[in-house]
Parts: sequence; structure tokens; C-alpha cells
Amino acid sequence: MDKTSFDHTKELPLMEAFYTIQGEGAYSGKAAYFIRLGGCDVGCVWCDVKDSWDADKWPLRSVQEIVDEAGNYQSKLVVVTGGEPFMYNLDGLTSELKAKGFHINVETSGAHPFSGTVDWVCLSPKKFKAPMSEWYEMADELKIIIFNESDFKWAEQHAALVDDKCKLLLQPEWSKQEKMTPYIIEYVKQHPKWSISLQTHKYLDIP
Ligand SMILES: C[S@@+](CC[C@H](N)C(=O)[O-])C[C@H]1O[C@@H](n2cnc3c(N)ncnc32)[C@H](O)[C@@H]1O
Ligand SMILES: Nc1nc2[nH]cc(C(=O)O)c2c(=O)[nH]1
Ligand code: SF4
Ligand SMILES: [Mg+2]
Repeated sequence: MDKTSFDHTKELPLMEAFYTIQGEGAYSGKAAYFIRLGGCDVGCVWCDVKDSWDADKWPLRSVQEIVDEAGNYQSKLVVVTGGEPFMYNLDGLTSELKAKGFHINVETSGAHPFSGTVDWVCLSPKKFKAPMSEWYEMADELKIIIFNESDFKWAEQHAALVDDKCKLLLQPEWSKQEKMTPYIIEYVKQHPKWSISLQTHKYLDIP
């Protein structure tokens, strides 16, 4: 059966959902409820959540249940991530979250079309499957993962496509952070339109 042949507005494959501190990007340090949908076809060699890739591994959960559980915590900030959340039509999930008063941030590679209603888009383009063009004008932050030195060029190519208000972030790939962070520091000093984003949750040892 086609993995995506169900009504996405009613149910979605949920890998995990957890209340934590946003570790990355502009909202770093803010308490947030994370909804991690299963399924991704982008195939980043360094992905830190490869377990998410096979959507069939994760149970379909009703959108209503997912949203109800989000309501059990103090923060009204939700981060929808994955896997690649836009493999699915997010109209149902996001409209239910909005109805409950959530501020919705999404983490995406941009490799699939946009759907739903969201408040903040973190676009993290991947060489393995580049973003669709519609994402550039929607991005509130552009978060480029620096795995090797060629990624600085990749970063600039994407910075040229987003609009002026978009925050520009360089984030070291976790396994390469000791090697690449000094290059990122120097790059940001030379090109101050960029900021460093660290995966602070990994340093804090929280989810
Ligand atoms: C796991 S992805 C899920 C959302 C979406 N598939 C994406 O890639 O944007 C969440 C964020 O983690 C970043 N990320 C994944 N693996 C990483 C790693 N090994 N080091 C640093 N950042 C990583 C991604 O670039 C993305 O910004
Ligand atoms: N604390 C925390 N912050 C995050 N920011 C983006 C994450 C993700 O995997 O999408 C993530 C995550 O997995 N944990
Ligand atoms: S797009 Fe995101 S979830 Fe998919 S492989 Fe890349 S980092 Fe992992
Ligand atoms: Mg993560």
C-alpha cells in the first residue's frame, strides 16, 4: 500500500511527541512541544534521526489525539518536525493546532509542497533533495548545516533566494562540529549577515 494513501487531515504517522526546549535557531531556548512525524525521502547521510525515515514504522495517530496531547503542557509553542513533515498535507493538523491557540513553527527541508497554516518556517535545504522554489519566500529562518567547507557556498546560494527578513543561520553538523565550528566562527565574523546556530539540546542532554 502507498504509505501516504490515507487522509492526512485526519491521521498522521507519529514517531514521537515530547515537551522540551527548542535547541536550534531563532527560538532556541524556548519551551516547546515537538511533534515528530515519521517518513522522509530526502536521505541526508548525516541525518540525526534516520529512524524516522520509514513512515511504516510509526503508528497512524488521529490528528485530534495529537493536538489534545499538545494541550497538556504549559507552552503554546509547537514545533512540527520529522522526518519530513511536508510529505503530508498538514491542513488538518495545523488548523486544529491554531484552533487551540498554538504558535506553530515547522522544520522542513522544503523538498515537498507547503500545506497548512504556520507561524514560523525554518527552511533547511539539503543537497540530497533541494527545496521546491515556493519555500524561499516563506522561510523565516534559513538554517544551513555545515558538514564540510563546500557547504558555505551552498549557504550563499540559498541566502540569495530568500527574502531580506529571513534570518540566516549556519549550524555545524553534529559529528563534524569540532572540526567545522572554528570555520563557522570565522565565516560569521567575515560575513556578519549570518549567525551561528548550535544544537544546544545536545549539549544540555535533553530531547
Ligand atoms: C531532523 S530534521 C527534520 C526536519 C526536516 N526533515 C529538515 O531536515 O529540516 C530537523 C533539523 O535538524 C537538522 N539536522 C539533522 N541532522 C543533523 C545533524 N547531524 N547535525 C546538525 N543538524 C542536523 C536538519 O537540518 C533540520 O534543520
Ligand atoms: N530540543 C530539540 N530542538 C530541536 N530543534 C529542531 C529539532 C528537530 O529535530 O527538528 C530538535 C530536537 O530534536 N530537539
Ligand atoms: S531531510 Fe531532515 S529528516 Fe530527512 S534525512 Fe534530511 S535531516 Fe533527516
Ligand atoms: Mg533533532
